[in-house]
Amino acid sequence: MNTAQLIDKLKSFNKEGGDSVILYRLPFTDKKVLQLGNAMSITKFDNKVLSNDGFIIHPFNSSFYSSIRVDQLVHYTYQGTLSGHVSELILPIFDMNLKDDKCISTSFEEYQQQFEKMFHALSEEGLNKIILSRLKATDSFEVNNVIDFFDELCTLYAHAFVYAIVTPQTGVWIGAGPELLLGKTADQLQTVSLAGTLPNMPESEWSKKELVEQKMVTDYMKEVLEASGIDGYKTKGPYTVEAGQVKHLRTDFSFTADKVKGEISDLLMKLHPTPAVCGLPKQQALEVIAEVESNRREYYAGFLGPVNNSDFSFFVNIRCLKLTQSHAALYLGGGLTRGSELKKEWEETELKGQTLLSVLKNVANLQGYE
Ligand SMILES: C=C(O[C@H]1C=CC=C(C(=O)O)[C@@H]1O)C(=O)O
Repeated sequence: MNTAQLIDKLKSFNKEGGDSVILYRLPFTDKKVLQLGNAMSITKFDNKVLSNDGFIIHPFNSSFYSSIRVDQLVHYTYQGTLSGHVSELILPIFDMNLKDDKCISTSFEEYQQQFEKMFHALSEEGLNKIILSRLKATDSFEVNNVIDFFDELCTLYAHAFVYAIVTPQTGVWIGAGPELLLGKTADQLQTVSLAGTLPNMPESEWSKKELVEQKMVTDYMKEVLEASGIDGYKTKGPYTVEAGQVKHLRTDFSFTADKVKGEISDLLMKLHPTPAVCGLPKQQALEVIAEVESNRREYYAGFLGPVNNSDFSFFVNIRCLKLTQSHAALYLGGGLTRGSELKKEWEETELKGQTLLSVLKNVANLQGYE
């Protein structure tokens, strides 16, 4: 499809009241995708969802928010940036669907109280790991900056799944996430365990704390794979991956689709939410998070990604922000274990925030974001 044909399609999409725009770029490629379609709530997340072309946006906790599928009326791949004319046709859809939620930053004192409650559950109630997240809200920025923001994230973070999306149900979300939840190419499936964070500097070296945290997540992934009948999966790692201003420990798992006993959608639902965003044991961590955190997470720590020709790439939605009429709200989380210290955890989330904040300041020229 050339630009003139795309513009014709966009005009009829707008005329017919099309409601959703998806921009994304998979890790380690310079191919970007613009997808337009209409968003619908998914009532049952089964294998059918994984066989129709579209884009999935799944919340952290589906008891509170719906899983959304955007169908694929327009699918355009490109490199570089979109033409001014194309941008003019898609930006009003972002504008129209900006939510007016008020987003309030989590203060250090609030974070401390939440940390202490979670720490109590770790030391007294048999929890082994839990993710505490907080909100950091800046002033909002002009929707006109969304495409520049997306392009800049693509340039800076080759390792990440970079996206900017809008649907009437979710509002506007932008992110650059380093964590693959589940990917399928032909008959090959891949997942990863990602855990342990340090500043991305040569002098910061992995200690026992991060190695134990990584092993906990890796053991959980193995349990889930084995419970789905998958044997003979290949593993690689743990190895270090850079993710902007931080680095993580990562282990890869790969296996063929025929090894999965039952539906692949069931495997996906068992993996989500991984201990990288929820905790261990999973159900207990989910309950403590719902009780302790003051933000509802929404689509943060959920997963999202494209489905094409029965292949898919779903990434955990971290290092992301929700853009509202009044704020850009960054969601910042970190894993707590019994060895965690309050100040270090807070600082870790500050560093994770730099992925988006540095771009926010450059592209949207935002100052003073406390
Ligand atoms: C939950 C987040 O990061 C997760 C992914 C990698 C390492 C993490 C950690 O070391 O705490 C987190 O589990 C986030 O960035 O909001």
